[in-house]
Amino acid sequence: MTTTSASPPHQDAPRHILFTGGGSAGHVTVNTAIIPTMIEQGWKVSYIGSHSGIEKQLISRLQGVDYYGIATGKLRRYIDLENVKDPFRVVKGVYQAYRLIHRLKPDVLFSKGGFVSVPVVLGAWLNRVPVIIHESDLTPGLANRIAGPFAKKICVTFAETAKLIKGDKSVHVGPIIRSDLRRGSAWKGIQWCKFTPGKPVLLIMGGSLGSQRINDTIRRNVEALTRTYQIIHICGKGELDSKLDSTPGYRQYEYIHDELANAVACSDIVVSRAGSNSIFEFLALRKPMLLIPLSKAASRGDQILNAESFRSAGYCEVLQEEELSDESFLQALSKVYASRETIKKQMQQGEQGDSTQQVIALIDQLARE
Ligand SMILES: CC(=O)N[C@H]1[C@@H](OP(=O)(O)OP(=O)(O)OC[C@H]2O[C@@H](n3ccc(=O)[nH]c3=O)[C@H](O)[C@@H]2O)O[C@H](CO)[C@@H](O)[C@@H]1O
Repeated sequence: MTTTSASPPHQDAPRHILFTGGGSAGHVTVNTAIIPTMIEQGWKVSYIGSHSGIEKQLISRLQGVDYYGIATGKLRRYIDLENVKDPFRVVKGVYQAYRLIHRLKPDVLFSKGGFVSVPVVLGAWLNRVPVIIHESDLTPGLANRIAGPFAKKICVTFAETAKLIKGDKSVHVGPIIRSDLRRGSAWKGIQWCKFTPGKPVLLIMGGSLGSQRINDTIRRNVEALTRTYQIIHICGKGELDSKLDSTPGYRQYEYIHDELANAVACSDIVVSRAGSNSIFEFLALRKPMLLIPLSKAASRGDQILNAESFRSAGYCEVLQEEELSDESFLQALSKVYASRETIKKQMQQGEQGDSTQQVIALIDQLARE
């Protein structure tokens, strides 16, 4: 650590924060929400992620962040030859992170989780750099469960999560949402998609990586759906279907960067996986949702709990993947569309502020200790 509890931070050297998190965008966008404010406040910002993951791509879009790649292993839930090699990659990653952090000497580490974050948290702990973890799902992910004992504080999005964390480390901060998302223009979204003003817009987001199941359902029903809606379909990398390129009222994208704010702004309702960041963003922007959580067969079931919490608050309809058929999908979608005004009222009552400033205050406090 470059500062001690007894002395104020260096007057001349800027304070230095290190971020980590990656593997999917949900483990990066919280960091991208905080980083611009830290830079504005004069902090030096560094980031450790994998050599080629989505975190590298998303962080390289920001000005003023020094990015460092390390070896990473994936925490897979299925049998794969890579599982044999991965423990060695993790050990290598811990060593690389330790050496990097020793050299960089950050005042604090903010970790958003995902498999790349574990070696970085360990490297920080070994260098006695205070660690703050952020958990956006209702139940903590495996990476954050491993990293938890090495953290000073664990910020959580859902109030329910605080009860699942032992000791007094948890801080319920609520969602952290990129400020640009709140500045979207519906008109620009309609123009960008070359849509007809007045016809309802349906946004489909199968998580940041896209969802094969949701893509197939949409594409099988595209003719029926485009009779009622104009569709913005975020389908994931490598999942575009060129046969549908000229379908009127249907636009497909692998991933949307800066235009996402306008795309969400012009949408009337949303079909989505139940990744925590996406659903809190849709809540903040008051977009009624049909959620199709990732099933237990493919995950620890965190999205099912995220979705259930939103359903009980009246923010969405939920369709479990096991129940997903063309008929159940079209029915659930009509239900969301028909009840959109009621859902929006519920969302207004449950409005949660943005916790970026609260998290920055916590970072500031820990960096001074
Ligand atoms: C398969 C998997 O492991 N999914 C997990 C991953 O999901 P995933 O990475 O999909 O995470 P989220 O839905 O939480 O967040 C996605 C983020 O990407 C952004 N975005 C998405 C698409 C796009 O085109 N443009 C864009 O900017 C969204 O605005 C959002 O900020 O992390 C979530 C948060 O820990 C978990 O709940 C999910 O279970």
